[in-house]
Amino acid sequence: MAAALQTLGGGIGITLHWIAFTPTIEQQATEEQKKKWLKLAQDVAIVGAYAQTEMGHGTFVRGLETTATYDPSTQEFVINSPTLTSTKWWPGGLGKTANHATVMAQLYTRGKCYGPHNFMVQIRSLENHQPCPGVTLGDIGPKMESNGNDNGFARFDHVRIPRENMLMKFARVEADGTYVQPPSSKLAYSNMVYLRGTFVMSAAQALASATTIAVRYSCVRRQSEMKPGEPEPQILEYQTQQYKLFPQLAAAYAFWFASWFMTQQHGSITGSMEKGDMSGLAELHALSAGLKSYTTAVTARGIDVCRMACGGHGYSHASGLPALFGGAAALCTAEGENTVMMLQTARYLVKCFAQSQAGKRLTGTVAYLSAVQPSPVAGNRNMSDLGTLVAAFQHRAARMVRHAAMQMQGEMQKGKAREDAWNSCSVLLIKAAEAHVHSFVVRNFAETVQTVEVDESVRAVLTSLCQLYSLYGITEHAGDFLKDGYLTGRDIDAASSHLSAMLARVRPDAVALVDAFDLHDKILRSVLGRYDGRVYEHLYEWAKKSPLNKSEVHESYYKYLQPFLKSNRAKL
Ligand SMILES: CCCCCCCCCCCCCCCCC/C=C/C(=O)SCCNC(=O)CCNC(=O)[C@H](O)C(C)(C)COP(=O)(O)OP(=O)(O)OC[C@H]1O[C@@H](n2cnc3c(N)ncnc32)[C@H](O)[C@@H]1OP(=O)(O)O
Ligand SMILES: Cc1cc2nc3c(=O)[nH]c(=O)nc-3n(C[C@H](O)[C@H](O)[C@H](O)COP(=O)(O)OP(=O)(O)OC[C@H]3O[C@@H](n4cnc5c(N)ncnc54)[C@H](O)[C@@H]3O)c2cc1C
Repeated sequence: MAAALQTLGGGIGITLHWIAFTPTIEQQATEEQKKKWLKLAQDVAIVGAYAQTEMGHGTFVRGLETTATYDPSTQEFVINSPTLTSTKWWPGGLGKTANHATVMAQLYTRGKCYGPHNFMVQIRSLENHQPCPGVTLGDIGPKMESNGNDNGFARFDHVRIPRENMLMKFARVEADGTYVQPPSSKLAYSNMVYLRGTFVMSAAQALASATTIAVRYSCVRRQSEMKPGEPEPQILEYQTQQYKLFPQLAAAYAFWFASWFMTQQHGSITGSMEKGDMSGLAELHALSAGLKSYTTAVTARGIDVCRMACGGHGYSHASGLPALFGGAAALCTAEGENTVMMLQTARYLVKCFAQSQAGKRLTGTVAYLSAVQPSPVAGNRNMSDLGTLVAAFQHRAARMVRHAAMQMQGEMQKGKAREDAWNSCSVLLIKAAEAHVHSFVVRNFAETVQTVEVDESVRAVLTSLCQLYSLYGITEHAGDFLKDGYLTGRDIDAASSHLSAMLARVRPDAVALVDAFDLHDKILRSVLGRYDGRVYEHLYEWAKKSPLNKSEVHESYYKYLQPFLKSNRAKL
């Protein structure tokens, strides 16, 4: 995805062609339809956008207003934007780049609505790139970041497309207008599940980029006096700098390993689904939604911690950190806004908890929910043992899921409708879902460092990083672990002191750990994070290239400052 994210230059962007449009054809088109469009997309003989979100709806897909009404007399679908709020709004590449789009629209046939389905619509001429008849296109204007991408808008005025342009791998409409049900109505959402899964790797890469920049710069930057009269130390020698950066570095590794698991799970579950076994879809949706939400949120915060750890130069675009933050911030909203996605995971957890209460043995990422004992067994735990740390996170998550679910049951017993009970417990539900995903990331990190085929010296470093990540999580959320006495105050103190020891242990390997991400300077695009460490010379060169330095006295002096100064001097 990193390569795909490199836009081809200002004003156009084919990121979404690669990460959303083409995968939608791969996942939702019939074999016949793939023969017609997939190679064209793969060879970039056509450029596409994934047009789902509208001005009035992004999260609530079932509320989308664009319509696709089947006309059996001509065997065509009529694509229409009935209201202003139905205008497609945000899709990457839609404004100026794409000449095709997969359009998510409410399917109507024989007077009945069958919900959102994907349709292939040509939106610009292949001859002169002008919008097709009935199609109005444009860019939505400047954004927080990624302004090289033309996120656009589109309106459709009764645009006719052949019946065969409905992506019909799952659901179908026959020539006479008969609708054929898909195995699951959620299969139309399958590309979103796929893309959320890829966001976990994007988050890992973004956090890896930010920690590479900040760790390298923290070895170049010398500042202040640790001891009077001694030379200024590298700022990475300050424990506070290590406390800022090393948990983010550990999280980058944790998320990188979590994305490996996500990719493997997606492949295996979608493989089973190809054979008609839909049993894994709910788990895949819950895991991808939760991991996407959790990793992108931690990454966006973590990048800003890295930026602040680099002082003033971190605030300069020369560092590359503001752009990284802007991109990572987008990942928190795009492909399913984080709160809504974490609530989807919470919905799955509540369902699994109820099944476990009814005696069902749970499997997969929720298996621990039925295995964890409700009664805490306090005692002096070995807070440097990975098994102990994993068990603590699983106990915390199980307790919080149980608490949220029981709260909801209590609200319903008081007579509240399920939906009202859900809403009044949704903050608890979000926290429980976050604890669940956090416990998955810790467990997966621990299992990966224990099994990955590496030299034992590397395993030792990765184990320290996993301990650091876990201990940081426990100390940052100490209340959750203390609440039922599962951990004691002494355990938390032990975790804090062990965390300090881990900071010191990781320090000698910090540069090697970021170099291991192998992010070329051309990808990092950061003067502070240069592999050769020659920050200051290149910072000066970078600044001299600023457009403001094209002339010694800027034209604004003559237009504004000079007359202003003159008039002020005249009053003296
Ligand atoms: C090396 C250097 C690299 C540096 C990296 C730099 C990083 C920075 C990158 C910068 C680039 C930034 C931009 C990147 C590109 C952005 C691309 C974005 C594209 C988009 O945004 S596309 C549009 C995305 N939109 C969404 O995701 C919409 C979200 N909403 C929904 O998915 C649904 O509306 C919903 C899930 C919230 C609700 O759906 P619905 O109402 O239908 O369902 P219910 O909540 O009622 O649940 C009913 C049951 O259905 C199940 N369900 C729901 N969804 C799914 C699913 N997808 N799969 C399976 N099952 C699903 C629920 O679980 C329910 O089941 P139950 O059994 O009844 O409980
Ligand atoms: C950089 C970028 C690129 C994008 N690219 C594309 C693209 O290529 N194609 C495309 O189709 N779309 C794209 N999008 C749009 C994106 O998918 C939507 O912005 C996203 O789905 C959120 O929907 P929304 O904007 O309507 O926000 P809303 O859903 O209106 O969210 C606003 C607030 O309401 C809250 N909220 C909403 N529903 C609930 C609920 N049920 N419970 C609790 N709180 C709720 C949310 O948590 C959020 O805080 C892109 C967006 C961005 C920022």
